[in-house]
Amino acid sequence: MLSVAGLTRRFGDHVALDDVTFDVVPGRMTGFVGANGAGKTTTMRIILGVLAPTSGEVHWHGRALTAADRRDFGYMPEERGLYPKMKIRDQLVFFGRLHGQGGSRALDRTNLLLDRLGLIERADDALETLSLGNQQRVQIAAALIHQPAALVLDEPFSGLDPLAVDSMVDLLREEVSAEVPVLFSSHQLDLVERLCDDLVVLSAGKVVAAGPVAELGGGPGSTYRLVMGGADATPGDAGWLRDVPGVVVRDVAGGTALFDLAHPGQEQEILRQAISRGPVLEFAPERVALSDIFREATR
Ligand SMILES: Nc1ncnc2c1ncn2[C@@H]1O[C@H](COP(=O)(O)OP(=O)(O)OP(=O)(O)O)[C@@H](O)[C@H]1O
Repeated sequence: MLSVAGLTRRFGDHVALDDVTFDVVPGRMTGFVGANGAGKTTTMRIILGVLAPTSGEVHWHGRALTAADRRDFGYMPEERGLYPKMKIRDQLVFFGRLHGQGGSRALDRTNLLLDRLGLIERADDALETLSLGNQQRVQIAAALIHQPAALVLDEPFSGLDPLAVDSMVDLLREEVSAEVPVLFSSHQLDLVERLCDDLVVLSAGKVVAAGPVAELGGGPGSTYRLVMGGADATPGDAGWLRDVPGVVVRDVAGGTALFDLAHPGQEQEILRQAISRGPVLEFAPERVALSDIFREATR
């Protein structure tokens, strides 16, 4: 497991990180979100040893992370760092060899990644001739070339088209299934919601929420939504819910009601009652959108 323990970082008088603590668990994808300037890049730079913390530590498997450990990590920095004039295949093979891979291993892995990322046709083109999105794909390949022990990715999805996002997501999921801890920052909350198992929300240098997305409210909770229709598709009336013991109605408008249940399992009984009163068009637990969690946590 990769753990950030009490990281504080000052730039002069400015406290960019204030006692930041969270875990990136193997086999789980951890999303790192926060407004511009919240401190995500600073945290990632400290994890990768590019920047020193003012205080605090990064732990790897329960002990202090070393430079040797970091060499096995895959990193996608905010300032992308590839060679513009070098052919993309040559450069990926070069990175693989820097990480100690033999020539044929590095070439096989390069070809596999270029194929998976839809770039095999461009393998002999110089990086600078590729579109920015395609350059980003090469950057992802560079982070994955040596089968990293952990992945730390700063805005890996920014600027990617939906197809590229999908192929990247597939690759990252494979890493996660291979028990690699993956931390990625993103402003694309819909994507974070789709991808993440765990979430860390940073606001002005402090962790304001952290843990499994489902527990932070991203999964189904005890709030339900019922939509009833009348005969011939006229709106029904869901007002009867106000009189049901254990039901706390949040809102009713015609046939649509949003309500909380005091007792787990009570939803089946409510559904039976609803059906006995008229056509039920919709009955489902209400998901709390990640954007709401984010707004609430960073208010
Ligand atoms: N080298 C530096 N010198 C001075 N201040 C810095 C430096 N690096 C970062 N900061 C400040 O630290 C704070 C956190 O910045 P950081 O880049 O980590 O935020 P971020 O969450 O990654 O933002 P974004 O989403 O915009 O990339 C900001 O106020 C930033 O101005």
